[in-house]
Amino acid sequence: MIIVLIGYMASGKTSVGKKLAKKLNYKFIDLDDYIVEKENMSVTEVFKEKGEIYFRKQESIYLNKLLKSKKNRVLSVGGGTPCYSGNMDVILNSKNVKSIYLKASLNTLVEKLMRKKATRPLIAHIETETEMTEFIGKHLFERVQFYNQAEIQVSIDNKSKDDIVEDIILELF
Ligand SMILES: Nc1ncnc2c1ncn2[C@@H]1O[C@H](COP(=O)(O)OP(=O)(O)O)[C@@H](O)[C@H]1O
Ligand SMILES: O=C(O)C1=C[C@@H](OP(=O)(O)O)[C@@H](O)[C@H](O)C1
Ligand SMILES: [Mg+2]
Repeated sequence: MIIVLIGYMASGKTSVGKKLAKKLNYKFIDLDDYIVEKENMSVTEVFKEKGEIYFRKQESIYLNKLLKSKKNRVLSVGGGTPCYSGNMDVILNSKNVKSIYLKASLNTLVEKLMRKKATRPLIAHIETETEMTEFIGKHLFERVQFYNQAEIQVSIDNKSKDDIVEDIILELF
């Protein structure tokens, strides 16, 4: 089975995904890390040197490749992955794939992303909390229609990574 974690930036897909994979003894793959390895440059450098459209094309190519695996895996995708190139339909229509939306409140995302924006080119330039709230509020409004298609939804607000892993396991099995 491939467990695909989706959700907005900083909702915990990468870090919770790692812990979930360890708990289940599944292989862990982070789509961003996979892209960095294949492109031999950071996400920020891909955006800067090749542009977001190139990033989205590669992101979709690599997602389709990784979803063909028959092995047990946890796959953490990027916050934008479900929102482009029909990727959410690919996730939902792939055999042996379970999609999980790590749902976070706007306040939780703003608080985390004000501290963790440097490696996220879409928001690295945002300076104030007010601007971050405005940006994420609008961005989330556009994207939630994709995230809500996930088969399973787990709230992450005020929970430790381990608590979220436990909640995911309760929903899965
Ligand atoms: N439940 C949590 N409690 C505390 N810190 C968290 C939690 N989930 C994620 N983090 C931290 O927040 C930051 C963003 O998490 P990350 O896994 O990179 O999110 P995503 O992959 O969804 O962008 C990381 O520094 C991570 O360690
Ligand atoms: O939301 C997005 O469009 C993005 C989210 C990032 O992944 P994380 O959600 O792991 O930060 C990364 O794919 C890129 O910066 C674009
Ligand atoms: Mg991530």
